[in-house]
Amino acid sequence: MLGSVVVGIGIAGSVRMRDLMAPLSSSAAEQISIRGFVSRRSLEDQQGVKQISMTEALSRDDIHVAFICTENTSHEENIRQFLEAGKHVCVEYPMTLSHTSAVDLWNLAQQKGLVLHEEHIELFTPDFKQLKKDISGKTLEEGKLHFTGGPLKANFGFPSFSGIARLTWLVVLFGELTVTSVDLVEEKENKYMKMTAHLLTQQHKPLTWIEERGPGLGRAKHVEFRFQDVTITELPAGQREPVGLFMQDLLLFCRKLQGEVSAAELQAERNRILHCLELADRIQQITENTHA
Ligand SMILES: NC(=O)C1=CN([C@@H]2O[C@H](COP(=O)(O)OP(=O)(O)OC[C@H]3O[C@@H](n4cnc5c(N)ncnc54)[C@H](O)[C@@H]3O)[C@@H](O)[C@H]2O)C=CC1
Ligand SMILES: C=CC1=C(C)/C(=C/c2[nH]c(/C=C3N=C(/C=C4\NC(=O)C(C)=C4C=C)C(C)=C\3CCC(=O)O)c(CCC(=O)O)c2C)NC1=O
Repeated sequence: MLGSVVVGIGIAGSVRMRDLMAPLSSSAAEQISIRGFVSRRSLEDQQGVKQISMTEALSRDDIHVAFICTENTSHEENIRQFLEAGKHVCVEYPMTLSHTSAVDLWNLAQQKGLVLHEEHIELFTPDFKQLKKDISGKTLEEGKLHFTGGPLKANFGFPSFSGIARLTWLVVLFGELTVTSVDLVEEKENKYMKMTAHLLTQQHKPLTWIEERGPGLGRAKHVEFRFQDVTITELPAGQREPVGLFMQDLLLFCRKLQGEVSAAELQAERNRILHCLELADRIQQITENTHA
């Protein structure tokens, strides 16, 4: 049995605790039990789980795994502390807010022989799974992915990082990308922002990625993918699944802990994650250069 701790008790942290308290039966998730949670606030027991200090979480021999569910600006420091202490880490996306820090952390994990896993629930959604099937074998001519949502709280980082889930969709669907230009509109007083990134596939086909957030904007994705023979303007509904998104991610993490994911798969996943973070970094740099 592996002992675990959840760090950061927001939406994601609470869902992690719920899933750890009730793992999918007869699944690999049953091998992890939760021994406590860490928060910078002083909290009552949560879902029957006790708060413990960071020092205790890092030093206890019966804690082998940390779930990092804090705001994005804290991920890097949290991951490093747990890896240094010899614990496996599952971190909610984005792993960090720069490509170089992610490379560093990954090297550290490898050196220590630990699993470093970045959650990507967007890849488990029924609409994504269906979309991937629907477009397989088709030749893209041009595409657009426009995400809208409410304003994020502070400390979620530049939109290309907080929105890494959308970039990950594009990379999984269309392969490695390059950035051609970026436009950012920001109205801080209105809590409004719109980032438009122009990307190119390796076949030089244009993709536009828009992240737009503001009060009153509902969480939604609008797509327009033009292929040689067909144009997709709506996400397919997909088949609802009995296992929740975070639970699916937990199962993947557990398979990694048990050494059931092949080296080739791990390498491909790591390449994808680092490529996305590199693109996010590039998008931020281009914006900072043009708006300086
Ligand atoms: N909510 C979701 O469905 C998903 C969230 N994520 C990721 O999970 C992470 C957390 O996101 P959410 O749980 O949605 O955000 P949240 O805002 O609900 O939670 C963030 C956590 O940080 C804590 N926190 C922030 N600043 C603090 C401070 N100064 N002192 C004490 N505590 C502080 C909050 O209390 C909470 O524990 C992010 O990395 C996000 O990208 C990833 C996929 C899905
Ligand atoms: C209750 C059901 C619920 C669902 C179905 C849900 C889905 C969901 N939330 C996500 C991210 C996220 N979701 C949130 C937050 C929220 N998400 C919300 O639905 C609400 C109400 C908030 C907060 C007020 C955040 C902060 C992320 C990570 C950042 C992001 O990708 O936007 C993602 C991955 C990103 C993507 O697909 O683009 C999914 C699939 N989240 C949920 O909480």
